[in-house]
Amino acid sequence: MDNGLVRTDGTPAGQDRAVERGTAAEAGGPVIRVRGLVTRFGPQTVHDGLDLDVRRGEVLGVVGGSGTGKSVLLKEILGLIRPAAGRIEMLGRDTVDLSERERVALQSRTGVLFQNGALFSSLTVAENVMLPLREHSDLPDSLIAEIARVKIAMAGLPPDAGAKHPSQLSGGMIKRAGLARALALDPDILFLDEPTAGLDPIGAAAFDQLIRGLQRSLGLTVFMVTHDLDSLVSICDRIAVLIDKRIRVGTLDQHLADPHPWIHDYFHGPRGRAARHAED
Ligand SMILES: Nc1ncnc2c1ncn2[C@@H]1O[C@H](COP(=O)(O)OP(=O)(O)OP(=O)(O)O)[C@@H](O)[C@H]1O
Repeated sequence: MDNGLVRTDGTPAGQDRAVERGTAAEAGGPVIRVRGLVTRFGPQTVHDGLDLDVRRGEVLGVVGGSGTGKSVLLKEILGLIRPAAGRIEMLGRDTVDLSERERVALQSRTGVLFQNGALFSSLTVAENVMLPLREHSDLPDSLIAEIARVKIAMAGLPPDAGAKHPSQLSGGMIKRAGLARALALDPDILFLDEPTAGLDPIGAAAFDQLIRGLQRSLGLTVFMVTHDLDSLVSICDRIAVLIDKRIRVGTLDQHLADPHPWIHDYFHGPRGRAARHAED
């Protein structure tokens, strides 16, 4: 991560990394840039001319009705699904037309927490966290094990969780183990798909604060698909609403003033009101 040092020419040392690893656009522009995205499955059009910029260092919440294409958008940005048309750039690279080698390189700069944690059930938590380090680095095993221990602690798990299998963990601990794995490679961008789904309200609030704390201390950009209004209100800098096959992005206040019927009902409905008042 950026060590915060300032070089003799006055530029922050972290800028070296951005220029080394990407283009000039990467240094200052959005970390994710989507333009004219069209997604089709057979006769169904899911996205139709969708544009989105994700800014460096923000927590962006992505919401929308069921089936509006939030998870598909996440997978398209990661290069796992190919759109019918449009451009997607992540960290200055076009993710639609990457070679396999480039895709693996870009993958190493992103961490993903899928809805169910997506851990390998036959491996321990520590082995799950070590997996991406083994795939993407040639560090010695002793160092990989040490890094895994640090990531497990960063995700708020006790040290003995590393030796456990996913089946021995609660739902909240599985999320944290998935988060530890997503952080394994010191990603620039963290993708979260419904991170608080299935957690009780106290567990969900604790997970939200963990994400916010990590995002601030590590300088992460967070792209979070969620249905959780509490998460939107408490940790998101901006909210992207998938509506009418496109995206409207803005702050909570901007969405509160949006007269679109779905957006109005979503943010002004009883759950939206309760989440806002809980934050006051
Ligand atoms: N591989 C696929 N093949 C065919 N249709 C798909 C595929 N993946 C997604 N879809 C369809 O695309 C639409 C968007 O799916 P997606 O999972 O992105 O929705 P979502 O907004 O994440 O919904 P939810 O909030 O219910 O999880 C849905 O109608 C879904 O059935």
